[in-house]
Amino acid sequence: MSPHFSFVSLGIPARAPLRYPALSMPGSSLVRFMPVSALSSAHRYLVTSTLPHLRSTGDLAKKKTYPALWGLYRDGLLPENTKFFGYARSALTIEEIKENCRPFMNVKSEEETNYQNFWRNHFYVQGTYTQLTDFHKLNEVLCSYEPENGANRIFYLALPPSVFEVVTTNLRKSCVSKKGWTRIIVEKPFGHDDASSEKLSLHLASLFSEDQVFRIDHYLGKEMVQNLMILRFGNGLFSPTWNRLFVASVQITFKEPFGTEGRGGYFDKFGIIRDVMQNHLLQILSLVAMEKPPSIHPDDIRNEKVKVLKCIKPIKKEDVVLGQYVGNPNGKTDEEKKGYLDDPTVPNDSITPTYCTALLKIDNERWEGVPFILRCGKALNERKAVIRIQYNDVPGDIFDKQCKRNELVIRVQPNEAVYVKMMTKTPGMSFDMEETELDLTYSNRYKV
Ligand SMILES: NC(=O)C1=CN([C@@H]2O[C@H](COP(=O)(O)OP(=O)(O)OC[C@H]3O[C@@H](n4cnc5c(N)ncnc54)[C@H](OP(=O)(O)O)[C@@H]3O)[C@@H](O)[C@H]2O)C=CC1
Ligand SMILES: O=C1O[C@H](COP(=O)(O)O)[C@@H](O)[C@H](O)[C@H]1O
Repeated sequence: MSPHFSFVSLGIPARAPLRYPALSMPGSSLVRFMPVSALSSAHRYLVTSTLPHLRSTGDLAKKKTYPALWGLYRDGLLPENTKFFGYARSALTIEEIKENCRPFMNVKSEEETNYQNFWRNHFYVQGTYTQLTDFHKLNEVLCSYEPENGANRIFYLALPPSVFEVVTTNLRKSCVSKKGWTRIIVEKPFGHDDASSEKLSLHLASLFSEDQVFRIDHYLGKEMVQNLMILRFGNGLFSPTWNRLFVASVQITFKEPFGTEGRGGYFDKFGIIRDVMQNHLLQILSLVAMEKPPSIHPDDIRNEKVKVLKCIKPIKKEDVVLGQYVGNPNGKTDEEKKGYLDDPTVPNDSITPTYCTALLKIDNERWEGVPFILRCGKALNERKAVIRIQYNDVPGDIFDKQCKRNELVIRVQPNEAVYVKMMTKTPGMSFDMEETELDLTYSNRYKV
């Protein structure tokens, strides 16, 4: 197999970020979730190869993909000779892409030389997503940088789902590696309902074998989400209480302090439920609620997730709150004053939700009766992703109702932490009590 790699990113960072650090306005209407079957595909991680990145101009590309590639390069985790190609419709230079990515790259001053070296391996090709001839052109460019014995190629679709099918068809026809292997990375959402998810899966299966296709949910790569397995199954302390006899409720919250930032073209067709809840929050929920898998093999974990998802009852309309953020008239900046409908990429009459709270019930022996509350929203007051396991009141109270419920809190971001809220005696001569924390804040305990 060729040791050379091309990473093609389709989609590129082009816009300056706007900020909407203000309001959400809960309303209420019917909500439909993607059926569980749409979630049953295995999620696997990709580590590397020729990285053509389809859509090198977008939000994902600048905020996540390029920073992740830089991290891999910096830490020596990419094969030598890896080359990176961006592909999108916009007329861009590598210098512009570099500038657009810079705020998200997290480069330390001592890494500057290495960082400049990283960008020397980048190239950009402009083309449409629909014309096969443009993909032939991309293939020619890739071939011109690859050695005679070929290279492996990874195509990363940082693109709106509306073009996944045409792009993968064109890639299959003109861009597969002749002498190495080819892989395709597909971003969520994988369809917008069961039928479209199935259609996308069948389409991908008609072009590539399953082991060539990588479906990404980037929340599964977050430190504290990965830590859920260890916390639950590596500690005798938590396991015996991880059930309806001890747990009063589970809350999983995602908050973002900015709005769509010009991503309305994508976001408005999907909304917050399909953008964040159906994938990231449900992945977290399944790791919190599933039974212990027989091993840590990805297939075993996937099987347990599917089992618990199948036990979730259909969500009732009255158990959902939806909202769309509006501008804050008292906002300090222009951005704070803008609402969702003020984004020029959003239709003026859009009723797409940017906020959702939903109450889920898991109908199995472990969780019957325990509410799982999922909350997510854009343009809220802060950036935060948190899992909160709230315990029942202490039975047989002898402290005159002073005890607050224990909580195990797993803060996914920012400032990763695991802490237990608990009651303790106030130090000193009195017999007063107060709530305090057993605190494992990662930045205090580890060099992260
Ligand atoms: N943003 C994020 O943080 C995350 C996003 N994702 C997923 O990544 C994918 C891409 O998201 P994101 O980067 O935010 O999206 P963007 O809206 O930023 O779009 C990405 C790029 O696609 C091209 N594009 C935009 N609209 C269209 C259109 N209607 N038809 C064809 N091309 C279009 C544009 O490039 P050009 O015009 O130059 O061709 C644009 O820069 C989505 O599936 C999303 O769910 C996943 C995790 C996180
Ligand atoms: O998938 C998505 O996630 C991001 C939030 O990711 P995070 O790692 O920064 O928490 C969200 O902004 C975007 O709308 C969505 O598509």
